[in-house]
Order: sequence, then C-alpha cells, then structure tokens
Amino acid sequence: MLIIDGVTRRFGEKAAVANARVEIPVGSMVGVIGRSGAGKSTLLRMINRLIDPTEGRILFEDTDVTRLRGRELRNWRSRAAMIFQQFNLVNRLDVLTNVLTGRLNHVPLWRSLTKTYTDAERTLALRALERLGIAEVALQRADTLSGGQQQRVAIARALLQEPRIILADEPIASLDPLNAKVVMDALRDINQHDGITVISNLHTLDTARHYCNRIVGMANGHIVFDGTPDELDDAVVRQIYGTEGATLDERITSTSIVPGGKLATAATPA
Ligand SMILES: Nc1ncnc2c1ncn2[C@@H]1O[C@H](COP(=O)(O)OP(=O)(O)OP(=O)(O)O)[C@@H](O)[C@H]1O
Repeated sequence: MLIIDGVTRRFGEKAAVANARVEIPVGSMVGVIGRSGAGKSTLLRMINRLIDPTEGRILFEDTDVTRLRGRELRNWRSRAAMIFQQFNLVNRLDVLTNVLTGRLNHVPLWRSLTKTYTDAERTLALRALERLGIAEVALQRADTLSGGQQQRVAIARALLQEPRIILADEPIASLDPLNAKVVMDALRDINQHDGITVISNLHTLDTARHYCNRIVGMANGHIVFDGTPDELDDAVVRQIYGTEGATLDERITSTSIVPGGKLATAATPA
C-alpha cells in the first residue's frame, strides 16, 4: 500500500498540492487527471522525492518515504521508477546501454562509472526490449528512434530498476494516437502481469477511463475525486475541469461537453 497522508507542497505562497490524501493498494493502475497546473506532476514527483513535500507523509508499506536519506533514498527512487513525457534517454548512447542504466543503482560504483555490465544484465535488458517489441533497435543510437520507440526504451529502463511502482508523468503527451496506444498497452501489461502499481498523469479522460481501474482527479492542488471510472460522472468532470466546456484547457480537447449536458470523449489520446 502507498499512502499519501496529508501531503502539501508550497511554492512560495502557492500550494501546488494541498493536503492530499490517497491510499493506493499494490497492483493498482491509477490515472491522475486535472487541468494544467492542477498539481498532478508535483504529486507524482513527491512520491519519488524529486520534489519534497512541505507537510505530510508518504508511506510505502512500512517505510516513511519522506524521511529517507542517502542510500535508502536512492533505493526508493529506483523502486519508484519515473517515466517522463520527453523520455529522458541519453541520445548519444545506444538503446541497450540506455536500458542498462536502469541497473545503475544495483551495481558497484566502479561498474556504473565505467558502464561495465555483465552478460546476465545484458540479457535482462534485451528481454525487456523484446517484451516491448523493440529488440531489433537495441544497438541503434537512442536519438534515431521515433517518440513511441523512445518511450518504450524508457519503460524497459524502468523495468530494469525492478520497480514496485512506475510513476509516469504524462507518458503519452508527446505521442501520436497509435504510439500512445502502444505505450499505454505496455504499461497496462506490466501492471497486470507483473503486479507493479502504475500511477500515470494523463491529459485525456478517455485514456484514463480506458486503462485505469482508479482515477484521481485534481483541481487547484486539491484531490477532488478518487474513485473508479464508473463513478466519474459529468458533475465530477465539471468539478475537475471547470464548468465552462467551451473554455476547457486546450490540452484536454478530446473531451467536450455536448448539448444536453452529456460528456463526449473522442478516441484521440493526448
Ligand atoms: N518549481 C516550481 N516553482 C514554482 N511553482 C511551481 C513549481 N512547480 C510547479 N509549480 C506550480 O505549481 C502548480 C502545479 O504545477 P504542476 O506542474 O504540478 O501541475 P500539473 O497539473 O502537472 O500541470 P501540467 O499538466 O501543465 O503539467 C502550478 O501552478 C505550477 O506553476
């Protein structure tokens, strides 16, 4: 269980996240939705401690993640693997080496500095690439791949971290619909087959509804909804995104309120 226990993060006077409380059982597939600036990234990054909370605690099983320092913090960051919108690969390195960097926290310092990996580690990396359907690009430079392929490399790298949780910060926001589907399918497969909790910030409701068994809705730093896709009705959607359908954030344009008050969602992911 991951417990976000009254977590607040202020930037100056502004609370990017305000008194957030959520309990996420192991093996959940969670979509975090909300307008731009709602606090989604800040919430996700606090779980991995890329950003520290101003108040509150984050607990994973028996560990208070907010108190970790040094080696223990590095271990936690490895176990709570992040995936970013812009993939964050090392462009000049080949795909296999990028994936192997997921092992850095598991190997002695001299091996991480010299980027020396064992055959067993290389096999592990190749298997991860195979699983994601991109083993054939293993020796190509990362910057020669399409965005969808790069994001799959980032997921393979995350798998090599042997994570308990994957935190995906808008993983499909830079991808076309087809690649977005491939990446979301891969995250769902990992969630369902490996039992790894996946928490993903998503810009479109239809993607969150389709892939997630739990949705957390944020507005102005507050968690205003926490439930199943079925419970996410029109009134809740308006609370999350605001009432004026016509002025909704352009980044959720696949969501619109049609005459008669019904929510319409197009099939196009962000
Ligand atoms: N490092 C920072 N310094 C100052 N303000 C910040 C910082 N990071 C985030 N904020 C502010 O906190 C609020 C929440 O930002 P956050 O990035 O978490 O929102 P978001 O829902 O992820 O938005 P988006 O979908 O646009 O990424 C915003 O008002 C943002 O400007």
